[in-house]
Amino acid sequence: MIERGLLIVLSGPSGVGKGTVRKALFEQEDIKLQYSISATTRRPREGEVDGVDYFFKEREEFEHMIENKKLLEWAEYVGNYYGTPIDYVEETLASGKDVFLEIEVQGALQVKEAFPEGLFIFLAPPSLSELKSRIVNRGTETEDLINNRMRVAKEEIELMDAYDYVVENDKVENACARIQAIVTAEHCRRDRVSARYKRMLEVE
Ligand SMILES: Nc1ncnc2c1ncn2[C@@H]1O[C@H](COP(=O)(O)OP(=O)(O)OP(=O)(O)O)[C@@H](O)[C@H]1O
Ligand SMILES: Nc1nc2c(ncn2[C@@H]2O[C@H](COP(=O)(O)O)[C@@H](O)[C@H]2O)c(=O)[nH]1
Repeated sequence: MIERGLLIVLSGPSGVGKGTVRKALFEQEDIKLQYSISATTRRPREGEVDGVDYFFKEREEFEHMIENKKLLEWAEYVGNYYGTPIDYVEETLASGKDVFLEIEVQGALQVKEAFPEGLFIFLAPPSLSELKSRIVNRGTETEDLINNRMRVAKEEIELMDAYDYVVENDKVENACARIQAIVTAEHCRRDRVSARYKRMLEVE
């Protein structure tokens, strides 16, 4: 019997560096995680590719996905829908591979309801002023959107205790190392090695 993979949720306020840390993490050879590409009604930013960064949808299409229960979770965030296609997550976990979600806090809390056995990591900024500088310097949002994202960020930070771990993203390489250590420890804690030995003994 194939053991199910681990569902890992990385969440945290906009601009904290989730995408940057995730990309750095996935570049490491010894990390074997499958990234779940989200659906969104947000317009693509310069350089973003449909099916790579997001599945870009019209609002009607997204609402159709909600009605047809095609999403594991979804949220309306600063005027746009974002959601996790459920089939990819279910199929990948069933095949024994770990799935990595990078989502905002309302969605993460929905996933926690559906998958309490998941691993929930909150990425925190060194300070609110550093968070704002990161969003401003990224140069992708208007001033209004930056203010809205900062307002939501404060609400999100208040919910960090709902997570299994809080990781500070001071430097990208530090945050990656911390997340890698957490995932490795979680695999050990879930006794995968001992389960393998138990199966070997059953065959003996
Ligand atoms: N540790 C860090 N130190 C300094 N800058 C960082 C760090 N991590 C990320 N950044 C920068 O902060 C900006 C925001 O990062 P990123 O887009 O990865 O955030 P995010 O949390 O994925 O945002 P969103 O939720 O809006 O998609 C980027 O310009 C990125 O280069
Ligand atoms: N609840 C969900 N949130 C998601 C998902 N995919 C991305 N996100 C989060 O939305 C905000 C804004 O993203 P941006 O790309 O417009 O900057 C950010 O916090 C993302 O992590 C999802 O499937 N579900």
